[in-house]
Amino acid sequence: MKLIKYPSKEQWTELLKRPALNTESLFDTVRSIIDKVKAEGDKAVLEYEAAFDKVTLSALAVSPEEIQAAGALVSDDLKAAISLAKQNIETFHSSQRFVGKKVETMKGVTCWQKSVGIEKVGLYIPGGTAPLFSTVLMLAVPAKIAGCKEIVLCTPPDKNGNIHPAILFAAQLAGVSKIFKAGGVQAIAAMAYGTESVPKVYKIFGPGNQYVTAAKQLVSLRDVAIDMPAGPSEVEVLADASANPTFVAADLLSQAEHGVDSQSMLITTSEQLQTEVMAEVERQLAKLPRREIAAKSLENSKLILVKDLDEALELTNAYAPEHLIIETENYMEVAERVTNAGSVFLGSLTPESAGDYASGTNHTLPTNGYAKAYSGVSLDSFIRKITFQEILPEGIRTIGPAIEEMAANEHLDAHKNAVTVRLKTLI
Ligand SMILES: NC(=O)c1ccc[n+]([C@@H]2O[C@H](COP(=O)([O-])OP(=O)(O)OC[C@H]3O[C@@H](n4cnc5c(N)ncnc54)[C@H](O)[C@@H]3O)[C@@H](O)[C@H]2O)c1
Ligand SMILES: N[C@H](CO)Cc1c[nH]c[nH+]1
Ligand SMILES: [Zn+2]
Repeated sequence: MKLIKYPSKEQWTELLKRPALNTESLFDTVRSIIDKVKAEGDKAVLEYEAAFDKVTLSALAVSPEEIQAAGALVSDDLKAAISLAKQNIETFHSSQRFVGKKVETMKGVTCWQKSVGIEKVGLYIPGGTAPLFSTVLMLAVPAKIAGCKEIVLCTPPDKNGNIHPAILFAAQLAGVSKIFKAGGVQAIAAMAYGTESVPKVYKIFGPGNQYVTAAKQLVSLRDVAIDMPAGPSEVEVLADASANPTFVAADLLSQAEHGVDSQSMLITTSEQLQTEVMAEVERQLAKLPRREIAAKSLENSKLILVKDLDEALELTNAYAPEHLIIETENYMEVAERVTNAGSVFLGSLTPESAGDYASGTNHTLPTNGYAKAYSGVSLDSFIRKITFQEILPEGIRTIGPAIEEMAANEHLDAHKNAVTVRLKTLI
């Protein structure tokens, strides 16, 4: 981790850079995989599974027997934890239901919106280095509440061709329709274009590594919608002298262990905290089973000392972190001034892990500064709002002349005529 003290504004851009990706060769690689899956379907997906996940599969679809067997392999304690998390995610996402109301914009002119679930959705569940069964809940629960009819799930299998039982258990609990053994770019391409086994969907959701994120971005250029670019995870802790260095270090490490390309940042007004967190990270890191991954990720991480909370907030809003933990005395006031972040965690007893798993908020969030423009996944991500309007005689009489005038001035006479022929019948 790099210790940085009182950086000047000129240094900010460099300081806030995400771990560098070689995007040129990344997009070339990803494009060639997508093209092959599009052309050859299942055959290509199976070949890429052999190449990248080192597994020889006889079929991509998970069988009902495999799903059945998974239930027995998940402990009762884990089932109870998953059920508790599901309940909270359901409660929070159900509260986001859209209630459309009819609005009379003028007498006789009524407009309204109706929320309709996206019929076919594809969920990507990462599985490269950790079986993220929590992500199944984060995506399938809102999909179900939204009324999506077909919920397809892809996730990479292990070297024996199996999917982690907790992923299968969570998928069944949350109401996923079909599950496939496919990871990475080949999974995204399969859901975008459809193969003999994998149905084509209308929108693809879910986080993943740089290959998955690049594949989602490429297929979204023409062929299918995506939730957002949700790539390598990041956290920023914004803390003052009141923060607990043990908690802060634990939060930074909880993000660092995700992957070597994750990033953890501390922005603090306290030099003492900066020093203590550095030491505490070293202490806790040594005990982590995934310390090699976390240590590599910490090479991308920075502990930044700034002069006051105003500067801390300005730097935070410039960074636009996926996750922001605020551990300051007056954290509610500080939170009010956050304008760019994916998900915010307030106070010393609110670790990011709570939102990662069980408090109810969604953990599929924009990374790489996209929090400046994108929201995280919510119920809205799974619906469309269709607008409706109804015009009665009084309405067309009132707005008709304005429409005719505007259409004529845009030189679009057919538009004007569509009103004129109606007005004539009302004379
Ligand atoms: N932003 C979010 O909301 C969020 C949430 C959870 C996880 N994440 C991130 O998801 C990521 C999960 O990554 P992961 O790797 O563990 O799992 P993953 O499932 O995203 O990726 C594994 C797949 O990558 C493909 N792959 C690996 N090397 C390749 C290569 N050289 N060329 C082409 N394809 C290749 C393989 O097909 C493999 O199946 C982490 O970076 C984590 O930070 C983000
Ligand atoms: N922090 C990840 C990205 O928001 C989500 C996750 C899943 N499991 C643990 N953490
Ligand atoms: Zn996490």
